Amino acid sequence: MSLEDLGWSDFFQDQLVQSDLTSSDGRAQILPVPMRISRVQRVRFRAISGVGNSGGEQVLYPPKEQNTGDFAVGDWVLADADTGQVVRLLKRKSVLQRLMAGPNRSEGERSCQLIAANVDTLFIVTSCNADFKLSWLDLFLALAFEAGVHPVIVITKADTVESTRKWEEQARSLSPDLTVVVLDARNGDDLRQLDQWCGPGQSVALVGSSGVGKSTLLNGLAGLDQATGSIREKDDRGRHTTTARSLHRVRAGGWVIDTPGIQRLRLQDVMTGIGRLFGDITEASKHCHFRDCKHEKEPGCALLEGVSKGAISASRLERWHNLRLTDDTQSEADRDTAVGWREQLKAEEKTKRKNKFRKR
Ligand SMILES: Nc1nc2c(ncn2[C@@H]2O[C@H](COP(=O)(O)OP(=O)(O)OP(=O)(O)O)[C@@H](O)[C@H]2O)c(=O)[nH]1
Ligand SMILES: [Zn+2]
Repeated sequence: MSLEDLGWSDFFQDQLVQSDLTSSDGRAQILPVPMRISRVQRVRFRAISGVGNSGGEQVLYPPKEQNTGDFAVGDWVLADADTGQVVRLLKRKSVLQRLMAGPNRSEGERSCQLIAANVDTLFIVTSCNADFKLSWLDLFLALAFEAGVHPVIVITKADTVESTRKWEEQARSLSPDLTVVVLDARNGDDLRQLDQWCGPGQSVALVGSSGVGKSTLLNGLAGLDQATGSIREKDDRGRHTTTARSLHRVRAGGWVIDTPGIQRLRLQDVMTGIGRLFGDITEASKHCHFRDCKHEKEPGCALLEGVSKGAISASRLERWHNLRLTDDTQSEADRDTAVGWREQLKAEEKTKRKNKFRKR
């Protein structure tokens, strides 16, 4: 396996300084050794080195002033291969992270939880059943937008419904040009649709709530043991081993990072991404007459005006309000507003339907 197979590119090579490069036997070498983090634990982590092995992991320790919380699966580090000491963390191409700003934390206490680093694509996994929720998808789309990572909505369990159209259309309506893939995660041929994001050097992170089929997808993509459901990979002697790592090599040549601890996000975790995902609404809301406008029925509300003029889609505005409604970190007052707004929208739609009926 080469460094490039592991995801190394000019972006990382350009961060090396002269003293990182040595030559032995006339061959250029990078010392300390570039390695990619495959698992983060409490006091140490594990990493895969691209040179001279076939994917075996090595235990590493963070530099003195840092702890493992400063590192994410997918990170590139330079490390001393003999002692396992990390010398330096390389700048990230992308990082999926959530802002931990819970209701009991003050503004100054904001901190980030790292989810995955140096990822090209985020597979947002949901299925054709009750766990398909637009507000859940919106939050993960916001996460991808915030990180500058390409989102792909993967809808599993296509085989359990007569038609997948309803799910597909709802997902597509979330954002223009959004990529949506519908499949049976247990079917190898269906999974080939995902290969285009999983080629050599490419990295994908996988998120989804419990039971949607993440392990099934991962096992299928990696060509692993479906029967036992365990993640089995070849160690450096070619033997099969069950691993608990989070960075998995897949059949198409790339890497998939699973994120078992991240099944749910709160609005506050991804505020910047929400701002981008709903850019038109965020921008228009700056022109509301009242600074603290709740966009419910206030005079001079630029959002309601936008809807009535057709400049803002009513369903997008409803989604935006719904996000606040489903968020348990929102204040009581904000949630009431969101409820009020939803009811108003419903009433308006009812009137519209009635009028239409009368015209006939
Ligand atoms: N019919 C059908 N079943 C599926 C599909 N994908 C997953 N399943 C089944 O759904 C169940 C849950 O799948 P998992 O892959 O374990 O789901 P998960 O998201 O990893 O769940 P957690 O480990 O709880 O996070 C298993 O019994 C799978 O066989 C699919 O596309 N079609
Ligand atoms: Zn307003």
